[in-house]
Amino acid sequence: MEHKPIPHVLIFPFPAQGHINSMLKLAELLCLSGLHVTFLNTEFIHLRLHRFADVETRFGIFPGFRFETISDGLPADHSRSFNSISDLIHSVKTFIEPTFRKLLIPDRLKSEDRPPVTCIIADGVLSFTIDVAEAIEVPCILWRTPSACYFWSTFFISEMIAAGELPFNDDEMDKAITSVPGMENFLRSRDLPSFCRAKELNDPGLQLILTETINSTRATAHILNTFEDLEGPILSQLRAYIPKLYTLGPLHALLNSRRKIASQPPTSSNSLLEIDRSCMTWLDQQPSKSVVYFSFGSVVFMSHAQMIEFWYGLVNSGKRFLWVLRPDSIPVKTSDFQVPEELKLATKERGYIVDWSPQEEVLVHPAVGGFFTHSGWNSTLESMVAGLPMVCWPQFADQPINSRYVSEVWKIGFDMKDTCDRSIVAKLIRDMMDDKREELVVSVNRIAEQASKCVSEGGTSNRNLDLLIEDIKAMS
Ligand SMILES: O=c1ccn([C@@H]2O[C@H](COP(=O)(O)OP(=O)(O)O[C@H]3O[C@H](CO)[C@@H](O)[C@H](O)[C@H]3O)[C@@H](O)[C@H]2O)c(=O)[nH]1
Ligand SMILES: C[C@H]1CC[C@@H]2C(C(=O)O)=CO[C@@H](O)[C@@H]21
Repeated sequence: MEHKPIPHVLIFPFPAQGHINSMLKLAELLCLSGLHVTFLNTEFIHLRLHRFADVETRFGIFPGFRFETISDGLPADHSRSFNSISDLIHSVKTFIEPTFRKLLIPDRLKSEDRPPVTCIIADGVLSFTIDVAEAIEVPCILWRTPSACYFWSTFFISEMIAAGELPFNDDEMDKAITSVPGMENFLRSRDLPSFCRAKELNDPGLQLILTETINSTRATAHILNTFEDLEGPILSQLRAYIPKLYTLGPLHALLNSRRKIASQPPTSSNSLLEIDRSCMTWLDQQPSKSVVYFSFGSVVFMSHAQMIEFWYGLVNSGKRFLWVLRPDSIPVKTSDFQVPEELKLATKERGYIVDWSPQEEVLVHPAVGGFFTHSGWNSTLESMVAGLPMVCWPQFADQPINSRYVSEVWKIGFDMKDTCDRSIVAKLIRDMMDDKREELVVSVNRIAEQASKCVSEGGTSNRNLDLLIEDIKAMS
């Protein structure tokens, strides 16, 4: 009988928290199915994962798993924050791309104890991996980590330019965008991916998403962290451009359901920052559905003035709150900045602040009733799965379009983009927690149920994972 070798998948994420998160989860899902997996990190990301996420224990149980690292070419003291996105983009182009090439060509990472790489799964913004895959004659599957609605909108940047919808002036923020099929009735300039706010068409961020989307259509197949019931209409249009598309979302829920079958605990950390678990003890002492969880993910930052508006808004809403305030949340410090005593006092009474939380666990804690979020895609999916309504303050990349979908399409929250005023913050929190809660909760519970079905046995995301694994085996 012919003995088929075990496939060896190389997973290569863009080096940032929101990307590492879902790619590590996919790595674990492939390991649970018995595949060999090599996870390629930059040295900077790898050190942080080892320090804060105990990935050694988590992946140590899989003999077919291994980490590899490459340098990103940036100085050791560089923050690698999205504050300096152009440095990250530049390092990918000038340093990571040639290093990746040398790593794979000609030996495909072959070693004594493992077969050569038979398939590459790379981040959707690392499309140069398609050329490398072609050179070593293996398939390349790309994973664009944000929502399908975001990905879809990036296919129409050239059309928006041709129609004069891009670039736009500050006084055209509410103008309707008509060049993105399926979104004509609700999309405004301000809802477009943040890169579309560039005043010059040669802006590196705008050019990055434009070229990465065009190049990505050459991949063997695509993965998206979404589910058919949520983004069905967009997905069917997307399939005209990328026919081989596996939807595996919400991936954290799919992993948790497969972990349950494998008798593993339901959550796992992928954090690049130290988690403060004391907030779970604080949550245990709060009444059911009474707490607003307030977090802007791993890259969004604000000014001192904005922080004070949010803080007063939270306090004036009268609600309890758990606030994740990363140490780098406020990059420009005002030297004479003082937190008003009344805020400190109110926070002691009904608030709790941490640097970084175990977010997935926080969101499903019975005390949490709503999420004040930046609309990062992982946070949005985690909120949906937990059945929590949202108030959105989007800033970067896909966040402005995600928040528009949250408020206008899915109707599971409020979008307060481009404002930062304490009275609006307080009002929207009260709307989410009390005054308009009922209608939001009906919609978000329906979506939570659909998500749960999609990842359960027989559900689309669950079946797509099996299909992906079968296809990887067949292609190897
Ligand atoms: O205290 C915290 C805060 C966040 N998280 C986790 O960190 C992740 C954050 O991801 P996401 O919500 O997607 O936000 P970003 O970190 O901002 O992610 C970047 O990457 C995402 C995927 O491409 C994009 O959707 C975002 O816009 C982009 O900023 C989530 O899984 C959270 O559970 C924690 O574990 N603890
Ligand atoms: C690296 C950032 C620029 C674009 C990336 C992205 C995308 O897939 O287009 C989404 O979110 C950001 O984290 C990425």
